[in-house]
Amino acid sequence: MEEYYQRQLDCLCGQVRPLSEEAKEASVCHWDGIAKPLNGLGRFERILTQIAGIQRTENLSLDRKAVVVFCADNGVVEEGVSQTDSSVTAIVTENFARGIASVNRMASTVGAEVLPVDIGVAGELHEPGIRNMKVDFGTKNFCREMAMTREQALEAIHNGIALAGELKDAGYDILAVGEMGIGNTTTSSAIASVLLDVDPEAVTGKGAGLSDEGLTRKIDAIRRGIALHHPAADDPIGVLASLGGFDIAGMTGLMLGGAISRIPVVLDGIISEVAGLLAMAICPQTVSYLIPSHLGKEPACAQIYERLHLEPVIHGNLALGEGTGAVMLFPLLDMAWEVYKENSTFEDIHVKAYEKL
Ligand SMILES: O=C(O)c1ccc[n+]([C@@H]2O[C@H](COP(=O)([O-])O)[C@@H](O)[C@H]2O)c1
Ligand SMILES: Cc1cc2nc[nH]c2cc1C
Repeated sequence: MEEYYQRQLDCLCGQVRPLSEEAKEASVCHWDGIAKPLNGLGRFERILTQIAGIQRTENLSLDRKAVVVFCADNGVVEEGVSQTDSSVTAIVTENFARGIASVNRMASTVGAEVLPVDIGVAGELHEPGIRNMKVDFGTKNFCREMAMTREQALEAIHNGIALAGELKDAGYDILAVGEMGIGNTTTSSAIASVLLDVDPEAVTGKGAGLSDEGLTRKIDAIRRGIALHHPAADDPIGVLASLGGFDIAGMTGLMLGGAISRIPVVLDGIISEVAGLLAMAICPQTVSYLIPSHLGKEPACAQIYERLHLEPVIHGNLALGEGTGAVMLFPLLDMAWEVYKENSTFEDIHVKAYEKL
């Protein structure tokens, strides 16, 4: 099965095409004709042009939005790397389906749907409205053994790819990616350390809240995990299987699926950024389908954005996860889109257009 999954992945990645240069050029011309200073909306103009390139039309749409929240547990929590225990993952996952978690509150203000996905929560979930893509009941503790098998890593990636395709077919225009999983800042920092080739201390923070001693324990657990598995940075599936979480794998798949199905995917905090690094290692062209949102509080965030050559537009020191930072970008994009669609042009107001000097 592992070989089959890998072949399928290679084949799907071969389908990823560059963005439409024609649609991007038309979008830039459209921006330049709008009655305002040239590039007046700065990076927001460039993001909308990127979306035009992804959707392959100057007449881009941001009408239907969803945030896909991948939920999973992490065996490494037994090492005392988080202030809470794994039971919280299931509780918050069910709260997404009930519409009462932070991301639900934020998404409701912009009409974005919240789609919780159980890709590896340790317990059985009963609340209707949670998409069941469970690969296993949590990962293993990476300080003792591989977090998951390579086959499981690939299965979780394929689940994310399939979901992106399904959502594109269902008519969504843009996706945000989020996660919930106690311990996932440990798995993310471990993967970041390997893929960025930096010491764990440089990419590890306090996550959802840890004491200084807790942080030392977390860095030590990451060092032990890396020393046990020696994952190679040029083997992204091996890195994911050794140290990862099912949430990271699902997010990686959603990003690859976004590139395959041509739907933009907005990044959130450290966990999604690590998934972005993995997606880039699997299929480099995926990055052009990713939209940066905010620069998070975890120390890995800035380093990963640099590696991805992406620049976040919100600097809010966020550390919440669930896709909240990605959803925060939506109203800003809506405002820029309103100007793009509706504003008068220089021609309409009989004013000579600005020239690019
Ligand atoms: O998105 C981030 O950058 C982020 C930073 C810190 C914490 N989190 C959230 O907090 C949880 C992980 O924190 P921890 O300390 O258990 O690793 C997980 O559910 C994430 O959604 C998320
Ligand atoms: C309540 C709670 C909500 C969360 N959302 C993301 N991580 C979280 C961690 C906790 C503890």
